[in-house]
Amino acid sequence: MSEADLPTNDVKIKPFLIGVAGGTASGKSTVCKRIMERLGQVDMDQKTRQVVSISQDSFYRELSPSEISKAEKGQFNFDHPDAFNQALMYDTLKDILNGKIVQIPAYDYRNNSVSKNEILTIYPADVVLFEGILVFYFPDVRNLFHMKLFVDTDSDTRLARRVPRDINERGRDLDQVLNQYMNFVKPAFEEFCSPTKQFADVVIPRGADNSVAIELIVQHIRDILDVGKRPLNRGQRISPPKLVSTPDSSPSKKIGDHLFKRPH
Ligand SMILES: Nc1ncnc2c1ncn2[C@@H]1O[C@H](COP(=O)(O)OP(=O)(O)O)[C@@H](O)[C@H]1O
Ligand SMILES: Nc1ccn([C@@H]2O[C@H](COP(=O)(O)O)[C@@H](O)[C@H]2O)c(=O)n1
Repeated sequence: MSEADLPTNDVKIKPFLIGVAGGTASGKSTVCKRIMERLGQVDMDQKTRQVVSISQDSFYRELSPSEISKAEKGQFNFDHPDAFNQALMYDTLKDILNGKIVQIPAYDYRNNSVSKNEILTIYPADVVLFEGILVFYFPDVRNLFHMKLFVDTDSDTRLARRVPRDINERGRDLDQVLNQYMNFVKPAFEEFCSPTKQFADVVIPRGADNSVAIELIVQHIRDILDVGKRPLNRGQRISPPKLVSTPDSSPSKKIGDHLFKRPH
């Protein structure tokens, strides 16, 4: 696509904004990737959707010199809500919802800071996924989402994935990963992340392995985008999905136990 084909700031595209929360290494990015792949494909109605995914990690706040030296020793708490620039996160999501083009830095885990060189330009899209450990923690951010997903993967699996990932991709050594996990990641998950599961519309057990849940979610998003056979880009407010219990289901909101019902 050439620059000329891209929407300008004058075109008001109101994306369908989806929050994807879950513990570290639960599979949030992988679930987003699967949703993007499925929604981005030509479907039976010959439609493709523009879908982008943004990481909450791009909104870690700048650290002071003393915090930087703590971070280098694995002694800074990146799992606490105070580690994020909440105002920037909110303003950026508002801009996205208002159809603006925004620029978001990639996060550099090796330097514990946002990247100065790798800046992602996010153009208005039909669907925007925003994933991170605490995307449902801040009420003003949480209230912006049209749909909220929580990726629920057991903590042993998450730790087993996090250790090799942090060593191979984030420049950490084993001691640092385990100390950080025990001192900060695990307690903060229990205090700040896990309780936000209650805000999810859909809980996805086993993350990206749960292809049934992902397919149901993708089909539901397609249904919402197609309501009234109008493109989403006309600024119309879309109702969040409703989940309706089957007669014999438990009160849990896990997707396998419930049927989707389209908003009236
Ligand atoms: N279903 C899965 N099976 C095996 N490995 C997975 C699965 N989902 C994610 N991973 C791996 O686990 C690590 C963390 O996954 P990721 O999707 O980045 O999690 P998060 O975004 O929640 O941190 C990555 O190395 C990824 O390749
Ligand atoms: N400089 C940093 C910043 C963040 N982390 C850890 O990343 C985790 C969140 O990313 P996920 O992909 O795992 O969701 C979070 O648990 C932080 O501990 C870090 O180690 N260093």
